[in-house]
Amino acid sequence: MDITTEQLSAGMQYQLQIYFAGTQNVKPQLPVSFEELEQKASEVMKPEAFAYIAGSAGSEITTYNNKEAFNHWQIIPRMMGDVSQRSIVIELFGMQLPTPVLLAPVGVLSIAHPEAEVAVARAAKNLRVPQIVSTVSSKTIEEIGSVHGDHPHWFQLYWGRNNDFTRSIINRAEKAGYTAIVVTLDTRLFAWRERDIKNAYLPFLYNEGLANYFTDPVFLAEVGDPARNKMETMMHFANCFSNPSSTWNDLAVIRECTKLPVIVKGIQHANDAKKSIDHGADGIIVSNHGGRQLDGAIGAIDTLAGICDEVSDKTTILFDSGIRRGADVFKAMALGAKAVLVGRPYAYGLALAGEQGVKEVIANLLADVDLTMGLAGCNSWKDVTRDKLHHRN
Ligand SMILES: Cc1cc2nc3c(=O)[nH]c(=O)nc-3n(C[C@H](O)[C@H](O)[C@H](O)COP(=O)(O)O)c2cc1C
Ligand SMILES: CCCCC(=O)C(=O)O
Repeated sequence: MDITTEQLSAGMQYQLQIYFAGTQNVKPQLPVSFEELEQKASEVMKPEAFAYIAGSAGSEITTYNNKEAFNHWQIIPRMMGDVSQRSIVIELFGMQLPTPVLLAPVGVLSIAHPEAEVAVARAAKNLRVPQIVSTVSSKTIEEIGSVHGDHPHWFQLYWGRNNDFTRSIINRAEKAGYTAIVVTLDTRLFAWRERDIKNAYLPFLYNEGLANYFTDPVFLAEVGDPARNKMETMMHFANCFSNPSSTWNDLAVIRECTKLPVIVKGIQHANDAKKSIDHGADGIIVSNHGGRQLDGAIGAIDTLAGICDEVSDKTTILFDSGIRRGADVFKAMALGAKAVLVGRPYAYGLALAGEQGVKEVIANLLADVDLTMGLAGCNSWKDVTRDKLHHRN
């Protein structure tokens, strides 16, 4: 009997296409492993741009902890269930999505590729994966939004002291079709990042990541011509970008400006998860910003179980920081996440091969997710439960 492609799982079909191409001497364009991908990106990118993306806070132990903590959780596979009809579909805020992966907000992407977030948007739309667009994107929220059209795309807000700017930018995101607002809480201060300090490199000072500010009526009304006085422009940017004096009650400002779901990013403690809910957030992203903010912090996945235990019946929980492979996605979902975000891997794909590079990196991850689910003996995320994991003390 011939095996039809319908009988093969998505992950296996994808993998077989790669092996068949190998018989014609066609090899995948990009390295498959994250470690080699990162190495290859370091060879083609400007050193200071690569350092900005790869780098983390201080000694970079938090990024190490993120990776290491995944090994605290080990998958216990089950045999001989029928896993031929698997599905990695999820439901998120009333939306059906074909996969549990979203593209994390990564700012200043023009330092990786001239097409920046627009190339990412094309890849995301093609793969039907939502993109979360940063306030400090290199292309405007309108340009990126117009690539997506009806395809889901969310806006990530850097929330500063200037409430008029906050209202203006949320309003622009709504008009450009974004369907959720992610408010990042862990970047109210900009971390001590040793690689960038050594290189004396901050992309914003080269106007990277300022597209949304330089096209915003509130920002422009205050600054006038941004080229006129660079120092003054940067002070206004800092004012709009962050506010270290804000407290939970201030979340009301954002809650009042939009009817879209508000999701707070950067939660690491169950009590903060509860506070987010009490102050009107519709969801949380358990994240330590990929280790880029607080040096010496706990590996992000190690905080997920406790947070899910406390609030998973009250809110929607997403996870990021260190997701590199299918097994990482499986573990986060088994611990209680409803979806995961991926950051650096797609930024490297972009740096190496633009839109095609992002597509390849994410398609590889999704095939790996599908195969991991099947190999663990699961058919859907309903089967991916905590008892499929062993915690190695
Ligand atoms: C170069 C770079 C820029 C980032 N910019 C933003 C940003 O603008 N807003 C934000 O909320 N998070 C930002 N992040 C953090 C990501 O959204 C995400 O939390 C992190 O990258 C996840 O970890 P991972 O890179 O290990 O996948 C950035 C991360 C990187 C690597
Ligand atoms: C000032 C930080 C903006 C981009 C960002 O979030 C990051 O580099 O991690």
